[in-house]
Amino acid sequence: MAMVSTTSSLATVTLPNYRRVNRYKRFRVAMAFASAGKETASVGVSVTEGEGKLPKLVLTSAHGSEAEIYLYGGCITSWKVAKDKDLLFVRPDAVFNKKKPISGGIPHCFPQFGPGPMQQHGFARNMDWSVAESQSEDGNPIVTLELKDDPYSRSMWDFSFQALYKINLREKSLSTELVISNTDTKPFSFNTALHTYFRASVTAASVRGLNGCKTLNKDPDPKNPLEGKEERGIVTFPGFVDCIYLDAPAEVILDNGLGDSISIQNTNWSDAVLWNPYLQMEACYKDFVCVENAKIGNLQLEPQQSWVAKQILSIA
Ligand SMILES: O=P(O)(O)OC[C@H]1O[C@@H](O)[C@H](O)[C@@H](O)[C@@H]1O
Repeated sequence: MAMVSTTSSLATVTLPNYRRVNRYKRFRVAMAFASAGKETASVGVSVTEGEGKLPKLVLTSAHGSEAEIYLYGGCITSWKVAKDKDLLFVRPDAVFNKKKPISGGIPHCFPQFGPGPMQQHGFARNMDWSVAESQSEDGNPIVTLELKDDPYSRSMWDFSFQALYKINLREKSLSTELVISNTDTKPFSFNTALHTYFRASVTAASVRGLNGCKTLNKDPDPKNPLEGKEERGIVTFPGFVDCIYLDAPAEVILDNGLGDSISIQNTNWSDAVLWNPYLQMEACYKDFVCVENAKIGNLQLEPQQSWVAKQILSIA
């Protein structure tokens, strides 16, 4: 991807010796950096230094696909099925200094999609996730990231929780499974989204599969969305778009206008959101569209309960 280009081989750590299935439970990046080696993995998961010297995981499959993930925000910033062709997009105004969430790729919105009482899109996208597990199956790397409450999250949302985010890179797909668990002694509620930025040509991009969905249009007032129904079989991005689709189907298809048809499948992400900022982001709006899997209504979890949702991005 364009924005994340610096990789220091000195700071590269290879998670050692992948066998068919290799597990490294509770692997911490701090430890990885402490024992930094010089080898770069050809297949698997390696820890490198990304933009702003932030720890970045590089996933490389035996089939030539690649993905990059920043532990800051648990943010997947790059997904390539062919060399030099990134299907995700990072905004040119993205910063990698932890002062702001990374604007692009697949940021988490948790525990609030927003707008709401908390900061926009919650706090999961500006906290450090850790590597809980890393493995490889048939040449396909799989990594699980973990996020837990800390004093920063507690200052906004006073609950004990665990988020596990399993990312699986295959030849033509990138799938994620998010598990949110209530580790507190009292119930909590949340809403959430994967705010995926796809590289696109906005004038040619379109989304299929949303016809008939109930919509909540956040344009013009995000705090008072207008109810409606999607009547179009093919939804385009002719101007500013910020629209929630309730009870969205298990699959929508994005034509990115650059020659790629991307299937966006989900389990349990009940809703979808389309967003393009148009002239609010004049420098880059033509180069991406956001197609987001979301859970817009509040979900309540009792102590010890978990919620699981999967997203599979794939290309023919
Ligand atoms: O700019 P951010 O915080 O990364 O979020 C991206 C956008 O996400 C959209 O969902 C919001 O409606 C926008 O207001 C926001 O700008």
